[in-house]
Amino acid sequence: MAVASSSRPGESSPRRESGGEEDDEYALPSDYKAYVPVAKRRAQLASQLGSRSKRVKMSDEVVKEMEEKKQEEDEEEKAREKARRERTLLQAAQEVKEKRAIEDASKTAGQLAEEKEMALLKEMERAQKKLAGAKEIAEGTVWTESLKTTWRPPGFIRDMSEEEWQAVREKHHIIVEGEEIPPPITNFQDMKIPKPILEHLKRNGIKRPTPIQIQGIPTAFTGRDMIGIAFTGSGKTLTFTLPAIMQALEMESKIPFVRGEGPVGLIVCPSRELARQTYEGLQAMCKALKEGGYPELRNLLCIGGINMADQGDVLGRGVHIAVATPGRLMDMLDKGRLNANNCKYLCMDEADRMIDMGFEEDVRSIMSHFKYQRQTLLFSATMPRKIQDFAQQSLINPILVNVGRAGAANMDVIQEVEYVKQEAKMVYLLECLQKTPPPVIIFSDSKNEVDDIQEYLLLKGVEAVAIHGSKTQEEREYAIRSFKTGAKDVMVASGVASKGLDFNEIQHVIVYSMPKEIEDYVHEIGRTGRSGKTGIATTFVNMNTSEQTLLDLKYLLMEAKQKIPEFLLSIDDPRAAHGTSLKGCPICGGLGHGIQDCPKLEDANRRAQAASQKYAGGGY
Ligand SMILES: Nc1ncnc2c1ncn2[C@@H]1O[C@H](COP(=O)(O)OP(=O)(O)OP(=O)(O)O)[C@@H](O)[C@H]1O
Repeated sequence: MAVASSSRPGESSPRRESGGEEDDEYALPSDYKAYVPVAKRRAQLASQLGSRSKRVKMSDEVVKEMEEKKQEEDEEEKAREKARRERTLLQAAQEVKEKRAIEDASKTAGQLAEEKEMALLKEMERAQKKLAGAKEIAEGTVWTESLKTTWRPPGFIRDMSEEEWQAVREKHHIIVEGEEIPPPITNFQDMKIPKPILEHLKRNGIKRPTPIQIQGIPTAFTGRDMIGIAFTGSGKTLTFTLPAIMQALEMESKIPFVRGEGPVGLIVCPSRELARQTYEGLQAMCKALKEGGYPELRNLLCIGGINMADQGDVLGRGVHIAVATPGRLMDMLDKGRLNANNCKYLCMDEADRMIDMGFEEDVRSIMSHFKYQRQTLLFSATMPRKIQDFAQQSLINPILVNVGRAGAANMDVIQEVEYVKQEAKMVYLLECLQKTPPPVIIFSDSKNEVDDIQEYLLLKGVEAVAIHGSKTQEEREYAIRSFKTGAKDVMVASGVASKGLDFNEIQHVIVYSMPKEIEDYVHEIGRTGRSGKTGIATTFVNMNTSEQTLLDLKYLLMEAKQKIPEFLLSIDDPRAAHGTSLKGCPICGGLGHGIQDCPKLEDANRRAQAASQKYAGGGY
């Protein structure tokens, strides 16, 4: 009798003998295959396939079967994992959605609208590239330190505490942003301005600095990048021309400039007239310096429509400061007639207008001519948040000096808004002219209307000149000259042609057609009420004026504490009902609308898109 095997199924018995199997009740079937767990099978297969020397011959069929099985198992596991992940994501998304719904339910429609606006603004900012030269962008040059100058505030001001400085700022309604802000200085003598310039300023009635000058001049003198925002007629020009003179004087005193050298300072303006006016102011100060025994500083006016050969003498002996419009400047730089190799100081007057007018690319192209680090300054009366943010990215550790809200009207202008039917405007204009003695400026945005008004006034015996973009350079210069000297009583102008112009004591500005953009209105009425004097602005509105523009106007009048006519009072702001906070539109600064309704939105988007395409296409 066979001995019962103590071994378990699957274990081979060394004592089993052949032939006795059929009697053994524990005997395994002949086709029995021992169970091998998958992991072990896989390991076996791997070792069989992996080591050639030890490879056991297996039929191709078995290998294939096992591989397929493994693949199947892997795929199943992957599918399970994917489903698990999807479930988790779905759950998380659902939770966020529910949470947001709860939050949104507690938000006002105004808050939701604001959030939407911020998202829109962020989108636009992403498309906008910083204002820097193509070379700097391409080479990734990043300047981190501000430019150093030798100028220091007087010791007694340096010794004052930060709280004392802040008290001075508060007294003059100066708001500053930035790091290590130089102290405000409340008189020109303490700013260490050369005596001949001080005397020249005094002769012109400029005895004490205005708020923008109190903080802006020391900031610029120390070499810091700066954004200067202050209302129209508040003396921004001096704030950026004086530092250019100081830089030039310092350089000239070290090594006198010779042919082909310079400029050390570059001031870019959006219009020829404004450039000429700034140049003339500079010339007068440099003349005073020279007469006072200081070295001669040579300035160059670089604008379209004039013959540069007339300034051959300046070009031939080296230029200290150039005042330019973007187009002519670019041309001169490209042709090598002027270079920015030694240029340390770049200022853009009416910087936001320049960007609005499509000069942004020109400015970048000008910047690419700079060889070394520069000090950059941007000025305007209306610098909307969007441009401030964009500018801040482009400057080095900049200081923002702000007097009043950007885009606010000058408080020295009495604003009168009148409802005048379109067909009655011309006749009423004559009556309106009687409000004050001359000089008076009349603004219209249409060139044809400018011509029509001038013709009508001439017919009625009023001495009027006209200026707009389609006039020749001679006509423009003649108009400005004869108006400035008092030979003509009235100037009819398109807004663009007269931005930033400083005419003597304009009594009355008539806004014949209300511009679509409130910023333009602020600049237009700002031709009066300059350097602390009071002026009047009369604005005609009617059915042709959009409700949104009227709303912007209403808020501007409210802010400037002006009388608001009944028909403006009756216009309701749909946003107020939603509880939207009435901050200025970040694109144009208007108080009566948000980004989505901004008249400049389309333009701003188009420009941002064009810029990003140019970048993407390697245009830089
Ligand atoms: N400290 C001062 N005291 C008195 N008058 C001044 C002072 N500074 C500048 N002015 C005069 O004030 C007038 C306006 O100055 P400026 O043209 O610089 O204004 P602005 O701020 O640039 O205005 P806008 O924004 O319209 O261009 C000029 O005639 C200028 O000579």
